[in-house]
Amino acid sequence: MAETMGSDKLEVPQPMRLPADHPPVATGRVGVLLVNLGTPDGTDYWSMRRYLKEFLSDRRVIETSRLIWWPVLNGIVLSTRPQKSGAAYASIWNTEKSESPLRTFTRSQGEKLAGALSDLSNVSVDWAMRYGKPTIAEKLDALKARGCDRILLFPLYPQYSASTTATVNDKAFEHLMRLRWQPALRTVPPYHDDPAYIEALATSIETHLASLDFEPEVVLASFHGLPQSYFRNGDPYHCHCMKTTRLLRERLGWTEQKLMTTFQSRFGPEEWLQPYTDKTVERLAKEGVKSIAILNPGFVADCLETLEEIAIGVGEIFHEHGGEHFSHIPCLNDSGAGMMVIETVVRRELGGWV
Ligand SMILES: C=CC1=C(C)c2cc3[nH]c(cc4nc(cc5[nH]c(cc1n2)c(C)c5CCC(=O)O)C(CCC(=O)O)=C4C)c(C)c3C=C
Ligand SMILES: [Fe+2]
Ligand SMILES: [Fe+2]
Repeated sequence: MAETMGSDKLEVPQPMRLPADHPPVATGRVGVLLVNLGTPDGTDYWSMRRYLKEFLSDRRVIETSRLIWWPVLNGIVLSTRPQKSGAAYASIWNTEKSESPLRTFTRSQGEKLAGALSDLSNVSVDWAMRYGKPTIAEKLDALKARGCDRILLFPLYPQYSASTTATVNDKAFEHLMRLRWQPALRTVPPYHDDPAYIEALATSIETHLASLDFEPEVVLASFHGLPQSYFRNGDPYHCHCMKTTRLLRERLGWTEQKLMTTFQSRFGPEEWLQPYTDKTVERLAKEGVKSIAILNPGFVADCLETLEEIAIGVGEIFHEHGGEHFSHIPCLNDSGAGMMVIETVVRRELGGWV
């Protein structure tokens, strides 16, 4: 029995006892949820169609008026793109695990991060995809069921864009709208200029170039593109990309001619951010540049856009126009350097929670 006021004994707090009919309550843990873009379940027409429909119905991705976009999406795009993109995915598919490389790398990043944070005994780590599976909603529920009443949501994009970072955050908060008892949710800010990220990129470039039997005359930092109208309307993505390259150039001590910024993966008829990667590579080859290397600093893991579009497709463009030596520098993926970046950002953003 608790001591009354005025007694000379100290009052000792007793652990809260729930009444027998009270539902079990799991609390006191902190969750970390890594989220990447997403990926189809297979390369067949229907898997591709389902994935592309979810992706390209997102208003953060396609800002065109629905009146115009719906007929285009449900007409031409979803009847032709699933086959075309399915064939592209098939060329890079992880057949051993029956999944895309992006899913393989994201899972591994989640597992390795859990290991790296093992000193924080009240932290649980998981991973999800914005489009396709596993969903953000199911993983938020799973973390909550494990007792996470605080969750750090990590959209895996170093450079912020409404079409990537914001849509991950939107989806998570949309799910929270359905919960009576919400966990506290923190979102990870962009880390395009974080010294740990720049250092990891620089080291990965140096290590990769040292393994080649040629010295590239030009290195391209190729980022995923964005329609120019998104940039004009205030998306900071372009500035973040330019800053990443500038810091990388300064760290490597290279000139603007040696390390250039380009933008890839155009989609649709609009003008996208320029210079375009494919056109730049074609121009360089025609101008007599014989050796180039390309890295993709905006992609936390290798995926369709790096492995198929750049390593295969842009490599072919270079050779077709007279280039001789081409190399794709892998993304940081689940390498030691890549995990160090993720861990550094996560530990910093968990400040005050662990
Ligand atoms: C208007 C369309 C698109 C915008 C805007 C866009 C922005 C954007 N995307 C990434 C990262 C990735 N995109 C990936 C695939 C992909 N992207 C689009 C279109 C837009 N992206 C499409 C239609 C596709 C699907 C594939 C295809 O049919 O070509 C991927 C790869 C996923 C994988 O499983 O491998 C990534 C990663 C960023 C960073 C970005 C804006 C900054
Ligand atoms: Fe994309
Ligand atoms: Fe692409």
